Amino acid sequence: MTISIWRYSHLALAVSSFVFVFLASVTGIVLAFQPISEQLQPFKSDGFDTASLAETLSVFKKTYPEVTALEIDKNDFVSASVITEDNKNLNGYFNPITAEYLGEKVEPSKLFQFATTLHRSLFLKGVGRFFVGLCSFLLFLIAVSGAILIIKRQRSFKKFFSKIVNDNFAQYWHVVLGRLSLIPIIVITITGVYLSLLKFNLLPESKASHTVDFEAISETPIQEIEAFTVFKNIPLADVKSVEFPFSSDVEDYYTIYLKDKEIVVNQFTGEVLSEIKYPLVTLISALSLNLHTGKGSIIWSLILAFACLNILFFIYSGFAMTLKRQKAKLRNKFKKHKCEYIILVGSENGSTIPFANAFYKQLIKAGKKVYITELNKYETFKKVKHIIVFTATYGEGEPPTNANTFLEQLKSTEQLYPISFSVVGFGSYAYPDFCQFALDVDRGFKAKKAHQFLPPFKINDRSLEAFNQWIYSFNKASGLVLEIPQKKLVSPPKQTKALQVISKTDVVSNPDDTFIITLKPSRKQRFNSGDLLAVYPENDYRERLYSIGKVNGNVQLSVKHYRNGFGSNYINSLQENAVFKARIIRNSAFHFPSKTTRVLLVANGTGIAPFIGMTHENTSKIETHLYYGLREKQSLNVYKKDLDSALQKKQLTQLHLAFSRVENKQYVQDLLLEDAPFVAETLKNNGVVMLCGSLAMQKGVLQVLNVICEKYNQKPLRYYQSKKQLKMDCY
Ligand SMILES: Cc1cc2nc3c(=O)[nH]c(=O)nc-3n(C[C@H](O)[C@H](O)[C@H](O)COP(=O)(O)O)c2cc1C
Repeated sequence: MTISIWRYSHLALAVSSFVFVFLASVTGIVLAFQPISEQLQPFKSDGFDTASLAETLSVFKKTYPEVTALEIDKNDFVSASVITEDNKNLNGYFNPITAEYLGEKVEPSKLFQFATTLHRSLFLKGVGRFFVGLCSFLLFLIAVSGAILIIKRQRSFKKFFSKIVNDNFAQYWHVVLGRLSLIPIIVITITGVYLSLLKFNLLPESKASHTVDFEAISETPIQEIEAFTVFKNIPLADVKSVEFPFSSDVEDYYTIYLKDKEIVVNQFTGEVLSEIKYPLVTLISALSLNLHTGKGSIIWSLILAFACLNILFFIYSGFAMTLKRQKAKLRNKFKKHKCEYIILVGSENGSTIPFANAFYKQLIKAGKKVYITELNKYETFKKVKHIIVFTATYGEGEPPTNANTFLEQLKSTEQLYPISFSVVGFGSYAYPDFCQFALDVDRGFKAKKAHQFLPPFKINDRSLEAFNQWIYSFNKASGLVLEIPQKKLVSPPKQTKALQVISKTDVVSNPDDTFIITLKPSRKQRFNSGDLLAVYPENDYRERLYSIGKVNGNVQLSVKHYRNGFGSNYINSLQENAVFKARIIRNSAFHFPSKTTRVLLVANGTGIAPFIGMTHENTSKIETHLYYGLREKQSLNVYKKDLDSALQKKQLTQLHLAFSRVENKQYVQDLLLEDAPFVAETLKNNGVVMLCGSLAMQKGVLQVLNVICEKYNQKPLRYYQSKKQLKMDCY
């Protein structure tokens, strides 16, 4: 069954029960505090847990001439109805050890009474109860379909609780909180349904009725109540209530209601006259009530409140996700069989669609006839000559749902004219199979002998910069001049915070046109080396990202200055003490590992910035080797002080340098190849390799690492990548 069937079921159930679930959750939150407020009242007496029924009944009998009823509630409060020496009627809570009167019973507040009726029946009596029961069942189905969606998303039951990547607030927390509150929600819904069935008498119920042999009943041997063996053996905590004999006739007896049975006891001899064990249904009913209401347990009540609160969040986040998916619709101006250009989109959560739509609009503007549709809707398009694919990747390098049959369709579908194709992959470095499905699509077209117009292009985390690079290549190859209006693709700067320039090195004195800038966040902010700094040079939607190092609590960037560089020119123009606004983005997939056997840091150029910070953070002195590629010896000058200090403090074990603009030039991948057995051993022993720098360097290094892994460890690099031993942040 495909993920979409489960998703539609999940959504349909949520939509159909939304109002009831909302009301039940709001009132559920209020009601969860009822047991808590009760438990906080001072009516539980010391010694309750160790007292026996014999002790309590004996002290009551000695203290009061008459006791007519005794009850113990879920909070272990003992209430009774007694007549005192001076003939007064006393009703309320008592101390079970001393029989001292503690106070009147407290009625639930008006708020709790109101919430209870609304929760149980929506003030609609039987009809309301029916709907609440039904909605409880629907919520159960929502929870089950949600759990199935999580299993499908995680690709296996075993990975149910594995880490998930946070790339969308609503989606991330929907899954994280869904996993946390799954069990309480299942418990709430099953018990809710059970209690409803009970109310409608749909469960077998047996009323206990005692048969006492009155012929054989005897007043002797008479015993004091504290000597009744049966009462001595019953802990008070097991008792629900006691009915006292009406008179001193021997035919009148004690009836004791326990948690699992009822017994009838001779008031003179203490003999057990009858015993009825409760059937399973009665025990389950009592358990259901406790589990559903949280009565008697502050911790369980808090868990129930948390689950109800989460249900409200699921309503919000679920609808937010649906709205986002709905917004990302594909709309066409031309009929599909009239178009020369076909854009095919593969998307699960809709974020790829604005990119495809923007491209579609530009092609239309350029006077082309274009049709845009989902990958699964691939067919023989009568006029097509150019196919452009924009697709995300899911699971372990798999297609999104709306592209899951595409590769098969591609094999069996022929176009009428020779076609050219280009594939743009949207994915994330956080996953080992980066943009794998896009590569599969590219391979699929190649297998059909179609003309590859542009090589497959991979975009990390919806990077606008990368998308523009691809547009640039497309323009160059096609002769078109498409310009993507960026506003719609990137939201304007949010959550920016002020940073002050502490120091900046001089760009002129560096042969690589590189400078280091150190910034102090104006307010205390939690960040780590490897996080990203988003800079907004024109204070608009255009952002530039820089990998940061944390050095002495400050943000340190290494920036290469380009003459027309939008971001680098702006940063270079900032003078000492200048204050500007930027946003720190957490990038936990690229943090220095806190526990590992050895770390190999591989960088070129400005990619060293986060690594300098990481060597500062490596106070536990994890064995760390830095492989660093630069142009020439002088290029190192700006970093020398920091690196020497790290080496001296043993926070950096060894520095391996490769210079690319000298005689016998070398690249970092050459250094890695020289140290191949060492690199292989590092990965074999669960060490970590981190990469930061240019995409060209990344490509070269990945090739070399793969060769090393295959040769020395007989494993592909992806094996270590899936174990999160390879971390990358390249641009
Ligand atoms: C559960 C899940 C699995 C993913 N698996 C991969 C993957 O294997 N490779 C990859 O490059 N990206 C992966 N991604 C990232 C998405 O492809 C990326 O966020 C993409 O921009 C989403 O596009 P969409 O919103 O159009 O579906 C995954 C995302 C999620 C939520």
